[in-house]
Amino acid sequence: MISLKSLGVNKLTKIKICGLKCEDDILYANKLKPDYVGFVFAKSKRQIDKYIAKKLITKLDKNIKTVGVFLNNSVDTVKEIAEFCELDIIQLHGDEPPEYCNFFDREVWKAFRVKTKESFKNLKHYNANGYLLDTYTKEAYGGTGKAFNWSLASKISKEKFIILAGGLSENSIDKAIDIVKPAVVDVSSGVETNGSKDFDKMERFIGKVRMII
Ligand SMILES: O=C(O)c1ccccc1NCC(=O)[C@H](O)[C@H](O)COP(=O)(O)O
Repeated sequence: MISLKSLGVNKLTKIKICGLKCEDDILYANKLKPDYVGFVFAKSKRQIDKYIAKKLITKLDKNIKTVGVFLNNSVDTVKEIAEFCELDIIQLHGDEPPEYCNFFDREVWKAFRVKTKESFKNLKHYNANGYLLDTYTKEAYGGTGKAFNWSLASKISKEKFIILAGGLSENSIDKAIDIVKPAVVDVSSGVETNGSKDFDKMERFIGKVRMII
């Protein structure tokens, strides 16, 4: 089997930087070119309103795909914001039931919060384009900066398009990719300083993912 390391440059693992909120964040993304950026429409310290998101998206490099993060919203609200902002992907990060995924006219990623191997036993019922695995905590649905036991996800990533999230950073990303081999890695807290996106951390994170040798 070919290992990522033997390829020299890792073009296989895509990168999502989540929680962009301001023009600086867009400048950083345009310079560093992650594959995806996320806008959090859920209640969070990273929450953005649709008018600001739309304005930022007009300034974003068109090769970077936009992901809207939603949490237990009505289908109509999600549809309305997705259309208004022309989002590429809808990320459902709450307790949405399986049938919820079928209502949208664009790509859907469904999040599962991982605590034990039972945490994604319902995944097979969801007809989604991608399955985002994030860390379970009592306090919040996402963006916590906490990692889960990655070995729980190593089997499922052979079968499904997996987006690995939760507590990733430049320090842990090699190990996370090695264990899970996800299609996409997703980071928010790990590329922030004092609650704002940090260009240097983003650059080092993206550099590490792309240059795994
Ligand atoms: O980022 C948030 O604040 C957030 C709040 C509520 C629901 C989801 C949220 N983020 C979703 C993401 O896709 C984050 O990138 C993911 O949870 C990883 O975050 P982190 O552990 O901080 O890297």
